[in-house]
Amino acid sequence: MLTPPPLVETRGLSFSYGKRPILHDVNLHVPPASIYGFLGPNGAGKSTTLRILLGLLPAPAGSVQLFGHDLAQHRLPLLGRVGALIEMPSLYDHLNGFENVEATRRLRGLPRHRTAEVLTLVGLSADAHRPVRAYSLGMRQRLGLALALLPDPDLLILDEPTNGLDPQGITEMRALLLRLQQEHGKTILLSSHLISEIERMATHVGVIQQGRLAFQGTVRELQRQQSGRAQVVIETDDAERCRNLLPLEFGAARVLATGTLALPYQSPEQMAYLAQELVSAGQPLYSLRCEQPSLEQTFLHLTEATAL
Ligand SMILES: Nc1ncnc2c1ncn2[C@@H]1O[C@H](COP(=O)(O)OP(=O)(O)OP(=O)(O)O)[C@@H](O)[C@H]1O
Repeated sequence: MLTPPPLVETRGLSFSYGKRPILHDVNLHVPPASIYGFLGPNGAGKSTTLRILLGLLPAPAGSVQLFGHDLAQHRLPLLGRVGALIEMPSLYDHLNGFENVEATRRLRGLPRHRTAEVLTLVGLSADAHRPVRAYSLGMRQRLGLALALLPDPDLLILDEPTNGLDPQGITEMRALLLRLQQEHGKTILLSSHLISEIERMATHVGVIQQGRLAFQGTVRELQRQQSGRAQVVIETDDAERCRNLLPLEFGAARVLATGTLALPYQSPEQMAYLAQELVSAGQPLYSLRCEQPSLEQTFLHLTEATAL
């Protein structure tokens, strides 16, 4: 089966602010109809990359393609198919939600029916006639998204859309983005510095660290990448003592707490052997389990490893 061409593709993307290099040879591939989580710690270069994709920064080295066409050559028609939420949306606080959307709709010369449509899409119809100054941060973000959705874009580029939202706001935003992808066929590229905020909706992930892409692939591939880092966790009374009883070929065992010991997982036979050794040495064994690293740990490992 042919793989569909990426909706966003950068090749050898490098960028400097003045003399300070920020991005180094970034090759992004955002597949159509994906939710692509662009992850990285603060200062890694996420916003800079997203700004370049929106043509908001001076031309970088390398190429940027949107929808299979070069951004530098076809800027206006390509950006016409993109909706963006890059900073806090600029809203008129004294107007209500409907009036805010209506103002942008008129300015952009879009059909009248779009205003009600986008308000419904982001779940703000019932609050459309309340002044925006009374909106929660989550509602403001959704109103910002409504503005971005006005021209019915194929691609949404969102910089930290869940940043600062409370758990309810995050849940609502996540549900909305999933709906936009699954029911309306939008491709969504969104950045975050927390994998926990995007892991339940992203289909693909790019991890950037110090301006370099440290990983890119599906969420499953990210999970698989770290399966070699599983560890055996032993709950006992005296972890220090147990550590001294274990043969060294099992790798360096680490004392995590007075009664908790961890060492690299090797095989089921290793687990059986460990149990036997400790019990026959008279140590109580309250639990013995194999733990896969969480996505959070995987993400931290990736960003730490490339920071060296
Ligand atoms: N206008 C600018 N002039 C000079 N340096 C900048 C400018 N904007 C950002 N930088 C620097 O570029 C680097 C990357 O910043 P960027 O905002 O892209 O990171 P980020 O991953 O989005 O992080 P954050 O989540 O903190 O915004 C940082 O070191 C930042 O200080």
